[in-house]
Amino acid sequence: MISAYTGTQIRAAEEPLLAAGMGAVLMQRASQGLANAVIRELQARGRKLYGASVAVLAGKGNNGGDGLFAAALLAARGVRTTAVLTGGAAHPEALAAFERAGGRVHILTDSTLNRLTAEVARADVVIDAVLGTGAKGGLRGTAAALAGRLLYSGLGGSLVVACDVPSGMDADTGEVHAPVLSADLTVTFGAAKAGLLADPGADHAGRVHVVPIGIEENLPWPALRRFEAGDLFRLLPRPGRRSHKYSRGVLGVVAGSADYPGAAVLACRGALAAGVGMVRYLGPPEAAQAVRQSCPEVVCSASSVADTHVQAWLVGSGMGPSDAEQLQRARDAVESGLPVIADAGALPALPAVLAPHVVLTPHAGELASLLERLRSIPDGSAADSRFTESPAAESPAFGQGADRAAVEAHTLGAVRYAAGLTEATVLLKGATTLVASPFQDFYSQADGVPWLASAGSGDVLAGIIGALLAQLGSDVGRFRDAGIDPDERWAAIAALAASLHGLAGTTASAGGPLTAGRIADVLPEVWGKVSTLSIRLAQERNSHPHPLR
Ligand SMILES: NC(=O)C1=CN([C@@H]2O[C@H](COP(=O)(O)OP(=O)(O)OC[C@H]3O[C@@H](n4cnc5c(N)ncnc54)[C@H](O)[C@@H]3O)[C@@H](O)[C@H]2O)[C@@H](O)CC1
Ligand SMILES: [K+]
Repeated sequence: MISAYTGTQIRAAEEPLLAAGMGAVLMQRASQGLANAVIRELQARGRKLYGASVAVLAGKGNNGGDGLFAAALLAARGVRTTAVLTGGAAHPEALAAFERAGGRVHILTDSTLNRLTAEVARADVVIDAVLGTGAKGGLRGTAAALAGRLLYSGLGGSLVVACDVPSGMDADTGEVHAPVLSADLTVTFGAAKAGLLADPGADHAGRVHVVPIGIEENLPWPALRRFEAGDLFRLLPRPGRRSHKYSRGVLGVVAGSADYPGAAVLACRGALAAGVGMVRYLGPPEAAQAVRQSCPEVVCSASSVADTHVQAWLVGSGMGPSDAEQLQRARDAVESGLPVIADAGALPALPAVLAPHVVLTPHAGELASLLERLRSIPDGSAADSRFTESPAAESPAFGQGADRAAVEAHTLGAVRYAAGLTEATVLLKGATTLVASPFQDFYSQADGVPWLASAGSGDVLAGIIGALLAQLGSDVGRFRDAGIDPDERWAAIAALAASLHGLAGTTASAGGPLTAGRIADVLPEVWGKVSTLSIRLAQERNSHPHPLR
C-alpha cells in the first residue's frame, strides 16, 4: 500500500525535526536522493555521467535549495551543471555548494530569457526546483515565461525531473496552475504527496519516487492511499473448501433498460468475472433477454427487490429517467439496507443523504450534476456541518456551482465534498480513480490505460464492485486484520474493484484498443496473476527489503 499526505501534513511532520536543528540534515537527505535518482535515469539511458548535462531551475525557497544541493552532488560526479535562478535569489548555502562544485549560475530576467530557454532545452536532464510545498499558486513572471517556452519547444527530448512536486502543482489537492512542466519523474521527499496521486496533478507527475528523509515516524493518518498487488492478494476473497454459491455471495443487478440492454449484460459479465457466487437480474424483458443470451449463468426475473434474496445490489447502469420501474427498484435496493453500488441513471434518483455502504460511481460530469442537485436542496437536509466547513466546501469551484471542468480541476476536493454531503462512499471514475469514504479514508488507483475510456467500461466496473460488495461486505475481520477500519471497508472494496478493473483493462488492451467485454473476459486471469505475482513479490521483499515502503 502506498500512503500519500498533503504538503501541509508533510511540513507538520518536519516541524519537530526542524525545531531540533535538523533542517540541513533533511535537506541533505532530500538532495542526495534527488541526485541518486538523476544518476539512475542517466545510467538507464546508457549515458556516462561525465559529459552529461543537467540544468536546474531553482526558486528562492528550500525547494530550490534541494535542487541546487543535488546539482552540486552531480557536478562533483562530472556532470555539466547549470543553474537558472528564477527568483533572483537562492538558498545561500545550496548556492555556495553548487558554485564550489563548479556549477554555472545564471539569473533569469527578461533579457536572459531567450538565451536561457535555449540552454535549458539542450540539457539532458532538467530539474524543476522552482516551487515546492511552500508555494502559493503557480509560476509567475519570467519563470512562467520560461516554462511556457520550454513546453512550446517540446524540450528537445530532455528528461524532466520534478523536485518534490512539479512546480505549480498544489501538493495538497493536485490542482494545477499553468504553466507546469510535465515531469517524467517526480522525486518526492518524506512520503508521496496527495496531489501527485490525483488528477490533474498526476497528469504532470510522471513516475513518482519517494526518498525517505527521516520524518516517517511523525506522519499522521494518510490523506490518500493506493492499493498494490500485495494488498489485492491479501484482501480479495477466495472460496473455502466448503463454500457454495450462496455463501460465496449473491449479487442482485438492477441495470439496463429497453433502450440500453447492453449495460445490463456488461454489468452481469463484470460481476461474474469477479468471482461472485451467483447473479440475480431484475429488469425489463428486452434487457433480461439480452442477459440470458450472453450470460446463461444469470438468473433473470421481473420480480421485486423485496422478494429477491441477495447480499448486495448493483443499480443504475444503463437506466434513464423514464425507466420508472427500474428506478423504483433502485430506491428499494437502497432502502433494503444492503450494500449497494449505484451507477449512472440511479444517481439522480436516490435520496440526497445515503450511508457509507452505498457506493456512488459518477464520472466527472455526473459528479458535477450530483453536487449541483445537492446544492439546490434547502440548507440542512443534505449537508452535514462537519463537511460544509471543509476547505473543499469553501472552494470557489464548488461555491458557485459545479460543472464538469470544476470537478476535473479539483478532483480530491470534489469527491471528498460529495462523500461528505451524501454520507455515501463516492468513487470518481477517471484516469486516476478516487474513492472517498464519508469518514476519513481516501483511495486513489491508477492501474489502467487510456484505452479503458470506452463505452461499457463503467458498466463492467459496476459489476466488479457489486461482486466484491456481495462477497466481502460482511467480512469485517478481513479489513480489521489489514488495518482498515471496518466502518470504512466500503471505500476499500470500491478501490479494490477499481484496481482490478484497471489491471484487467491493461491486460485486455495489450497496448491497443479494447472493448468493454474484454475487460470481463481477462479478469479471472488477471485475478490469478495478482495472486501469483504477490507471492513472488513477498518472497523477493523478504530477501531484499524494499527501502521505500
Ligand atoms: N521543510 C523542510 O524541512 C524540508 C523541505 N524540503 C524542501 O523544501 C520545500 C519547501 O520549501 P519552502 O517552504 O521554502 O517553499 P518552496 O521552496 O516551495 O517555495 C516557497 C518560496 O517561494 C516563494 N513563493 C511562494 N509561492 C510562489 C509563487 N507562486 N511564485 C514565486 N515564488 C513563490 C515563497 O515566498 C518562498 O520563498 C519542499 O518542497 C522540499 O523541496 C526538503 O529540503 C526537506 C526538508
Ligand atoms: K518543484
